Amino acid sequence: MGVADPIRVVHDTVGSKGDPDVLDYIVRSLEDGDFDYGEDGQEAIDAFGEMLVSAGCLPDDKAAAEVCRKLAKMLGNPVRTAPKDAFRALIGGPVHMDSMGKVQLHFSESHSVSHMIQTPIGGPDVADNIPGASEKDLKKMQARADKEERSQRAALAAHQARAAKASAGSRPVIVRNAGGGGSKDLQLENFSVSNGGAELIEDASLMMAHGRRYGLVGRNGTGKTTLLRAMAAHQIKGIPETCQILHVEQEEEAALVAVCGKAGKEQTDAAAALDKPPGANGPATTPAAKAAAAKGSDNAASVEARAATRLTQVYKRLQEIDADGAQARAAIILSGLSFDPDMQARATKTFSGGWRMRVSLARALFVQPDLLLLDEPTNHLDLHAVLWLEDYLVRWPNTLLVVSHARDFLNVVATDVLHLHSRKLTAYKGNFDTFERTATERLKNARKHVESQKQQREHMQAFIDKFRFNAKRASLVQSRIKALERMADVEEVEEDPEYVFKFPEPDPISPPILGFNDVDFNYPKGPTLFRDLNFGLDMESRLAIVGPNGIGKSTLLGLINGLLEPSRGTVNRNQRVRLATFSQHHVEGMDLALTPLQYMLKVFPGTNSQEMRSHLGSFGVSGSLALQPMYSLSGGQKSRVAFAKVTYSKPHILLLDEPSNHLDLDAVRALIQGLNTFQGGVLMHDHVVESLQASAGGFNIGGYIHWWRAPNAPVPSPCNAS
Ligand SMILES: Nc1ncnc2c1ncn2[C@@H]1O[C@H](COP(=O)(O)OP(=O)(O)OP(=O)(O)O)[C@@H](O)[C@H]1O
Ligand SMILES: Nc1ncnc2c1ncn2[C@@H]1O[C@H](COP(=O)(O)OP(=O)(O)OP(=O)(O)O)[C@@H](O)[C@H]1O
Repeated sequence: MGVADPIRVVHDTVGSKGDPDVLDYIVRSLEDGDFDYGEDGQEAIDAFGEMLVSAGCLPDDKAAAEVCRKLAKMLGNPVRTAPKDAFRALIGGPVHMDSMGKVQLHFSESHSVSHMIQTPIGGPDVADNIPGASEKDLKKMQARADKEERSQRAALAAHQARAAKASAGSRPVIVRNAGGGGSKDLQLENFSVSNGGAELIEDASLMMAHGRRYGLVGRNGTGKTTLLRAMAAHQIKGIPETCQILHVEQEEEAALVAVCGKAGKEQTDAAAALDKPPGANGPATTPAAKAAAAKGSDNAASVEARAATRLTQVYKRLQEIDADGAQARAAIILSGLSFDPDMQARATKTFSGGWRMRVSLARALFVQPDLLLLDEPTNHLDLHAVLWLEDYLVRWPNTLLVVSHARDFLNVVATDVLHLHSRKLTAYKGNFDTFERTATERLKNARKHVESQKQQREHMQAFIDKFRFNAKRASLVQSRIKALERMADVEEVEEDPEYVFKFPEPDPISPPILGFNDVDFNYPKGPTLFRDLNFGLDMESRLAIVGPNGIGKSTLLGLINGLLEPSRGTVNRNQRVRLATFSQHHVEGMDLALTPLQYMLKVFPGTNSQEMRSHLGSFGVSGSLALQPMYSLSGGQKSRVAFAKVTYSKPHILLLDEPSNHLDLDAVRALIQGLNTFQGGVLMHDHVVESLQASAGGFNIGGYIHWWRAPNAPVPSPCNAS
C-alpha cells in the first residue's frame, strides 16, 4: 500500500477555503517526515490550529482541532518522502561556514550550488557559534531554518488574510442609520488593546463628542493604528453597531466609480442607456432593436418597450440618489486631491501606492460616515492637496479621529488631541500646539511631584533611622513610620527613550562627485520635465526639492542614481561614489515575512549578525524589535529598517524621498540632527521640508524645484528646471 500523499490529504481535509500559502506551509511541514503529531494530534493542533482559523481556512478552534486530528490519523505514521534534490546533491559534498552565520553548502561537482542558511528567528547567535559543526548538524540546521522560513511565510499569509478580512468588514454601507434618534456621541469605557501579545492600551476610557475632530498622537509603535483597526472592526465596547465607521483602505476599481460607489455605477448605466435611446422616443439603435425593426416583428416593440421602462427606472433611481450631485461631489473631492480628469477615469490599480491611498481617502470623504478614521492622511500629499484636505476636514460634519505626526495639519484640523503614551490614552482640548504646551507642563509637574515625594520620603526615613532607638523621640518616630506607610505611591514618570539617528561616516572621496550638464529629460512621448538643468552634488550638499506631485522629483532622483539616462546633456558621476536612495514606498521592496535582522543579513550576505544588530540599533530598531517579523512592525518602525538598509553601505550621498513620512516628531528631530552631522551630501524631497528647515538651515527658492542648502555650504548652480 502506498504512503498517503500529504498534498491531497491536506487539501481534502481542510477544504476549498484554504489560503494557498497556509496550506503549502502545512504540506511542507508534514512532508519533512519527522513531524511529531503528538498524542491525539495535539502537536498538530498546536502547530497549525490557530493559523488555520486566523487565515480564514476554518471557522473556529473546534473545527481546526478536528481537522488536525484527522491529519494525524491519516498521515500519523511518519510520512516518508523522497529527499529533496538539494539534499540528494549534498550527500558527500564539502561544507564550510564563514564567520557570519552564513553557511555555504558546496554540493557534489555536478551540482555546484551554494545555499544560504537563514538565521533562525530569535536565535541568530546560535548560527554564529558553530564553526565546528558536523555535516549532519548543518543538515539539521538547514532543515530547521527552511522550516522556520516556511513558518514565517505562512504567518505572513495568515496576517494578510486577517487584515483583508478586517478591512472587508469595515466597508461602508451607504445607507444612513435607521431611526436616526439618540445621541451620536461615543462613550468608550474601560477598554484595552493588544497586538501580538504586546499590551498597547490598558484600561482606557474615552468620550468622543459628535462633530468633534480628534487628533491621535504618540510615538511610533505605541498602538495608534491598532486602536483605529479595533474601532473600525467594532471591537471596542461603546461603539454601537449602527454607528457607521470608515477607515481608509485600498480599492481596485476605476477611481471615480470607487468614490461614487453605487451612485456612480447607476449613473454609468444611465449614460449607457442615453447613448442608445429606445425606439419610443426615436429610431431604434440597439442591434436587437434594429434587427427587430427591420423585420417589423412584434419583437421590436417589446425590446424597445423594455428599454424604455428600464430607462425610466434608471432616471427615477438617479433622482432618488441624487446621482448628479454625487458625481459632482466626487469630482470635487478628486480634483481637490489633485486627480486630473484623465486620472479620474483610470482604474485604481494603475495608480502607485501614494495615489491609491488618495482614492481611498476620497472615497471616505464621499461616503461621509458617522465616524471617520484616518491614518496619516497627509503622507504622500503635496502642499496643495494638504491645504485642500485641511479645509475640507475643518467643515466635516461628523466625528473624525485622525492619526498624524504633522504638526501644522493637526493645528488646523484638530479640536481635541488624544495622546497615547505609556499604554494610557489622555484627552486634551484644543489643537496640537495647545496639547504640546499642556502636556509639557503636566510632565514637568509630574516630575516635580515625584521628586518632591521622593525627598519627603528620604527625609522621613532619615529621621526614623536617626532616632529609631531614642526613647524620647519614640512617639515622633512612630508617627513618621505611620505617615510613611500612609503616603500613596506616586507613579514614576515613564520617560521616552532618546532617539538617535546615526548615519555612518563615508570613506573619503575626491571631488568632483556628481554633475548635471545641460540636461534635458522627457519620458518617451512625454513632455519635457527638465531643460538645460545644471547643478552639482558634493559631500557638503544639503539640497531640498520642493514641488507639487508629478513635477518630476522621483525622475530627478532616477537621473542622479543612474536608473534613468538624460534625453540630452550629461550626468557625470565619480566612479567611486556610493549613492543611497530612501524611497517613498520603501515597504514595497521589503520581504515582510522576515525579521529586520534576517532581512538585513539577506540583503548584505556575508555580514555578521552582531554588527547588523548594532547598525539597526543606530535607528532605534533594537532589542526584540529586531527579531519581530516585519509585517508586525508599525509604519514608523518599518521606516527605520529602511533607513538602516540604505545607510549600511556607508553612502557618500543620501537621496531621500519623503523621509519624514511615518516618523513621529521626536524621530523627525533625530533624523534632522543625524543629517546635520552626516559627513556626506544630502538631497531630500519632503513635503514638510519648510518645517524641517527650521531645525536644519536656510532655504533658497528657485522655480518649480526649490533648492535648499545648509547655511555654510557653497551655493549650487542655479536650478532652472521648468
Ligand atoms: N507579534 C508581535 N510581537 C510583539 N509586538 C508586536 C507584534 N505585533 C505587533 N506588535 C507591536 O504592536 C505595535 C503596533 O503598532 P501600531 O502600528 O499600532 O503603532 P502606531 O502607533 O500606529 O505606530 P506608527 O506611528 O509607527 O504608525 C508595534 O509596536 C508593534 O511592534
Ligand atoms: N516611467 C514613466 N513613463 C512615462 N511617464 C512617467 C514615468 N514615470 C513618471 N512619469 C510621469 O512623469 C512625471 C513626473 O513623475 P515623477 O514621479 O518624477 O513625479 P514626482 O514629482 O516625483 O511625483 P510625486 O510627488 O507624486 O512623487 C509625471 O507626470 C509622471 O506621470
